Amino acid sequence: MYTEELISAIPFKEIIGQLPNTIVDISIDSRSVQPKSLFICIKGYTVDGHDYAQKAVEMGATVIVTERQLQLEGEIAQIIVQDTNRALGILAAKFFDYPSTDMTMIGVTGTNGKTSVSGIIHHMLIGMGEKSAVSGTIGFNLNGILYESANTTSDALSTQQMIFRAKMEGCHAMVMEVSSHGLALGRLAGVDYDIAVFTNLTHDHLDFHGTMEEYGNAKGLLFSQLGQDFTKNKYAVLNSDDPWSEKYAKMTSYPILTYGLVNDAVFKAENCCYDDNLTTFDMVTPVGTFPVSMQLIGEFNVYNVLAATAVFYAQGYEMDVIIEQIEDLAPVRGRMEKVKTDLPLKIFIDYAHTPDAIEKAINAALPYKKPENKLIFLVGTGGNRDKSKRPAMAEKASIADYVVLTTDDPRFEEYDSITGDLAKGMLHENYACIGDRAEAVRHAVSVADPGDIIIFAGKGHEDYQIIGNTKYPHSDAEIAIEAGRLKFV
Ligand SMILES: CC(=O)N[C@H]1[C@@H](OP(=O)(O)OP(=O)(O)OC[C@H]2O[C@@H](n3ccc(=O)[nH]c3=O)[C@H](O)[C@@H]2O)O[C@H](CO)[C@@H](O)[C@@H]1O[C@H](C)C(=O)N[C@@H](C)C(=O)N[C@H](CCC(=O)O)C(=O)O
Ligand SMILES: Nc1ncnc2c1ncn2[C@@H]1O[C@H](COP(=O)(O)OP(=O)(O)OP(=O)(O)O)[C@@H](O)[C@H]1O
Repeated sequence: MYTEELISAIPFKEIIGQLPNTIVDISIDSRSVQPKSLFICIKGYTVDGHDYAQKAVEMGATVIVTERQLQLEGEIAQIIVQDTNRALGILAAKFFDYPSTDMTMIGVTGTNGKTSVSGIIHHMLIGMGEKSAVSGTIGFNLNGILYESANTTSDALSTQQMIFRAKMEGCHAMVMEVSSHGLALGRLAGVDYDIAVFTNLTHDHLDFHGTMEEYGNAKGLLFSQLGQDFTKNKYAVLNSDDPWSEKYAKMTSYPILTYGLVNDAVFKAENCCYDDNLTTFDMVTPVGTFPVSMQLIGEFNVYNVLAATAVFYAQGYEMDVIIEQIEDLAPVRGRMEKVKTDLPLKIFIDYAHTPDAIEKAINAALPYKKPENKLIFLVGTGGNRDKSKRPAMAEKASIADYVVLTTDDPRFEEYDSITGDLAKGMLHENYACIGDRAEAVRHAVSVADPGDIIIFAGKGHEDYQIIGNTKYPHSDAEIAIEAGRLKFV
């Protein structure tokens, strides 16, 4: 790309040195700079990208975008800007020629349900014969190939790269999980969303946002970032049972589609029945009431498919086509996913790691628990992350008959510090604190009797446990099945 054309997109204070005619790439990581590229220095939480500018030059960068003049050796042009992070979003969108404007962009935000709702929409699109891409906690899924990503919402450059790749592959739509960190840190700058979806807002990430108010406001940016271009049919899809929806409705001028189970909503579920592998309900919509029978289990999944329904309705799909897809949906990986086993137990793997998700996961299992059986709930929490949610997590876990408190990526924190914080919230005495997660899983199985239900929460789709800086292989399901075979066979 012509360098002058690219940088015409940003205001800059000064250019030092001779700009090359063209650049072939842009980068924010000195370790992966291509020759003849433009390197943007980003101030991070751990290091400052300005300190890696020289390394980027050595790797072949020919232009550096920086907040101050740097003493660099070699032939290099420097563009001085006020805020490199802001410049990054604009340059990345321009470099990839604003790819989000050529696809239907769907952003899903909320404390819980982002992965579930995004995955549901993505799979429904594919079921309808559309090409779709999805990015989020599980990675970037393009044409069935999953690419790992470090974050739920990736940095602004990777985000534009992903959208560009989806566009080049001919995707009709891209669904993105939008985290509050991503919004607050400007990782979504330049993404032109068509539909913004809100699931719910409950306690999480206060180590980063400080207060619920700040956390909620960060999520609201998705709705204000829908913009003001009324030549486009854009929508906000809001959960009418969550009080934050009223605030988000005020943050956009586009039409609102609401969904829910309790308050008035455009899409509402009534007469819900829950089993361990089937959920049925009546979906009340603007064009009639439709019976739905689906494999996704739990009330939270009724919310999730209602949100997805609103997204498809907004795009003009017929209700019978939408419902056919919902009825075909396979359970979302690691979200109240029933483990296939011949053990006399019902075992679920779930990703709940917030107080609200824990309550929802347990409530999803209660309707089919027989009075003579126990519901055993294992829950861990991450080390060196939001500690304030720990007691509230255990408080919700107390709904279960027996609780195993453990760790979920302890990182550099002592096991006892994590389980001790959790234990402060327990409302009954039927629990054990076992920091080693594999041991904790075995313990949960050891206290189970035939007919009991066990939910292993927190790891979901993840197949590792992070201790220190190292990822160790870990599978709750495999350990549980092995322990179950020893106990019951
Ligand atoms: C606090 C936070 O958000 N950190 C993110 C941030 O890392 P950082 O600030 O430490 O970056 P850094 O390592 O200091 O690097 C600064 C700059 O120097 C550059 N650098 C660095 C080293 C080098 O040798 N050369 C070089 O050029 C880096 O490429 C970068 O441009 O930038 C990184 C690259 O974009 C992110 O991967 C990283 O997310 C970390 C892994 C993280 O844990 N983030 C969490 C808090 C997060 O964002 N979570 C949300 C929500 C998840 C949820 O909903 O549950 C998410 O969206 O993932
Ligand atoms: N709509 C919902 N409301 C409340 N809880 C939900 C909802 N959907 C899923 N959950 C619960 O939250 C857990 C996490 O779900 P999911 O991964 O979809 O959320 P997420 O927002 O992507 O979370 P994260 O950002 O941490 O990855 C699930 O395992 C389930 O227990």
